[in-house]
Amino acid sequence: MATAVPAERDAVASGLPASGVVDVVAVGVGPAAAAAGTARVLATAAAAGTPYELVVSAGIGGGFPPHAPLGSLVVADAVTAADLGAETPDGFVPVTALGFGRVTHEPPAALVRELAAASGAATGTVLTVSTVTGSAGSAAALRARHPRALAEAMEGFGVAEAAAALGIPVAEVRAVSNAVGPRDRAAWRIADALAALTEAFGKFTPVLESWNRHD
Ligand SMILES: O=C(O)c1cccc(C(=O)CC[C@H]2O[C@@H](n3cnc4c(=O)[nH]cnc43)[C@H](O)[C@@H]2O)c1
Repeated sequence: MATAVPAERDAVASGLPASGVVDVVAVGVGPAAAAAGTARVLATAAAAGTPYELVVSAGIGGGFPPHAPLGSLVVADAVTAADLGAETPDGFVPVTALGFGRVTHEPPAALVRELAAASGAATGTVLTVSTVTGSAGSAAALRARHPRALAEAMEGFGVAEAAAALGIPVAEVRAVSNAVGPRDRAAWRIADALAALTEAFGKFTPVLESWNRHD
């Protein structure tokens, strides 16, 4: 499990069995820190001859109203970088349209189904941004470009890029702490979202422990 901050790490770990096979690491806030931190952990394990079979980017996130209400859970069936590209007179263009790299990673479909079935989570696109959306106009523009987007956060695509570099599948799980849109920190429900993460990972345990990438 890769979270951004220790509070998310502790919330996820609280839902998992103490003597389990799942490691939880806080890798940092934002796509670059998340990619670097995840790559360090994965490469160290691989060099030691104990490679990871799966990486899950987990934490709180913003939900797109009304699709992902506060306290709800989202499991990504697509992990998409939303602001990796160029601003043009015709609007935003992703790097893929410029002939570079990738902007989406797809978690294993069977794993997404099992995680959602175990927790009642909604499934859809989770966007990764470097700048937290702060207006209704920006939120609407994101949804127009990504109509299946249910949530946004800041680490998933970075974690996914690190996992892909090591040939390891990735998943992303977000508990909704706030609505994507105008900045309103008084409306945040971080404690509720952290509690939802703990509850979710208690339900995920049998799925994570039994999931075999070759299924
Ligand atoms: O200061 C603000 O208005 C503000 C608004 C939303 C998020 C932040 C953060 O600093 C969050 C960073 C942290 O939490 C995740 N997160 C939670 N909600 C969102 C969101 O709406 N958009 C993007 N990221 C979000 C994120 O993954 C980071 O780890 C500040």
